[in-house]
Amino acid sequence: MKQMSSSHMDNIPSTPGKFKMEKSSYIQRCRHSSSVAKLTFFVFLGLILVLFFKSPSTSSLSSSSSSPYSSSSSISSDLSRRSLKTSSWGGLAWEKRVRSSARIRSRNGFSVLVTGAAGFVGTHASVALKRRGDGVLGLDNFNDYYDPALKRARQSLLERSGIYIVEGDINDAPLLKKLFELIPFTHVMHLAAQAGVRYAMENPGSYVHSNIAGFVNLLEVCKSANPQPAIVWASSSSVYGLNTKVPFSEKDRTDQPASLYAATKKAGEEIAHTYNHIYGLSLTGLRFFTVYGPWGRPDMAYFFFTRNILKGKSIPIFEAANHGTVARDFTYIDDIVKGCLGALDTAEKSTGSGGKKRAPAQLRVFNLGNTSPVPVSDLVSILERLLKVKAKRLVMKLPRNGDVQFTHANISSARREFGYKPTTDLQTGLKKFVRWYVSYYGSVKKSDQ
Ligand SMILES: O=C(O)[C@H]1O[C@H](OP(=O)(O)OP(=O)(O)OC[C@H]2O[C@@H](n3ccc(=O)[nH]c3=O)[C@H](O)[C@@H]2O)[C@H](O)[C@@H](O)[C@H]1O
Repeated sequence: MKQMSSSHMDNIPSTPGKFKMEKSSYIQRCRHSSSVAKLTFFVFLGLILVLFFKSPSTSSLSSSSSSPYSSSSSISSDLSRRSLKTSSWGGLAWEKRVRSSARIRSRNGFSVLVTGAAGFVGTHASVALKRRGDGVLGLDNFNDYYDPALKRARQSLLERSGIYIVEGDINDAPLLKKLFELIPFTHVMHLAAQAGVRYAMENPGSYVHSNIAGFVNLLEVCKSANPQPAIVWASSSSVYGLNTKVPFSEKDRTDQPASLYAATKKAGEEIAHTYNHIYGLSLTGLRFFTVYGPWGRPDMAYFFFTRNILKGKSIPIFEAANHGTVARDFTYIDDIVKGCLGALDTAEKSTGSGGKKRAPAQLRVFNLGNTSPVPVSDLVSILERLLKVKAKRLVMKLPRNGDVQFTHANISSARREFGYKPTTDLQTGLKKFVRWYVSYYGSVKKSDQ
């Protein structure tokens, strides 16, 4: 059997995308030009220190979550890694783009700041708002949690609709303040978040950074803005955690999260309460139920199942104890967008000014689901029919890493408040997704992302 030499092992990238310098050539270079190497080293070290000790706001400009395939389990290491990244903003040309994108083009239109605009829901919601004449400005840090090329493609899509995405992080207070100085946003559609239930065990820090610290930073800026905007933001069905009463109603308990992701979304709901209570911010949390569709997230099961089925690779299908069914209330993106817009349209104004509450303000939370859970094995059968390829099913025990067995939304509250009524079943929605997938990634052989 062929043995792997240690030098070969040394050449394996330590982190995806980052290559170690080959040892022997490194030693040689050190011997032959030690002074140059020392100088370079100290300049490099200095640069790192300067970046590291910059104010937190500027140092976290373009923070990102790492890829789900890299592992970084400590919060501090994750944040210091983020702090090495920078992005630039400002200048007259930049301000002009910001103003133009946020310009309202219809009577009684809103001016909306959409955070996470290059994300799945963010892209769809931005287009829908722009289409009806609202002014839309995007904000996104383009992190590499999943393929940033997909985010860039979504960005191009938005650019064609006249929507500019500012590159920056919700933790960047000076940037947010600058945006509010330039535009008196009537609304914020806050969709930037670290998503994914299972990845929370790999990179807990990214959840705290985006879903808690980032959210608080955004609310701090919103509470001081004049006028204060109304905020609609993405919570999650995962807040129901180990709750067994179905369908899930907003009145049910949400104090047993099964993942850190869920815990940070639940924390977000409590934080929303605080900012509503103290500062009079109008806040509406939307509990999304497993959203899917064209331009979706590659880390989600329906997406990578499609990729793996086309490639002839096996797919892990989870089942609960005693062959129990695992099911999700899969909700099509267009239905979710209608819910987002309905929530925005019925959001009352914030009541504070000068950072002070002047009167009680609106505080809401709604389920946005499809109301018909489908077993994951049925989702796979639908994909098999649409792709005309038999899946290699690998049935596995539901891992204890944050997954829950079942989700099912009661949507009567959203229906009553803004007429939310999902109309797309899983078969129809997946058909649209598969059509997009094939057109985006090309033929089966080319779908090598
Ligand atoms: O509603 C939410 O709030 C969340 O929805 C989504 O989480 P989930 O419902 O867990 O979606 P997703 O990973 O697509 O797994 C779907 C199904 O496939 C099963 N699943 C998953 C992986 C796998 O390898 N095998 C498998 O059977 C798995 O057990 C599950 O039953 C968002 O990702 C999350 O960001 C959040 O928004």
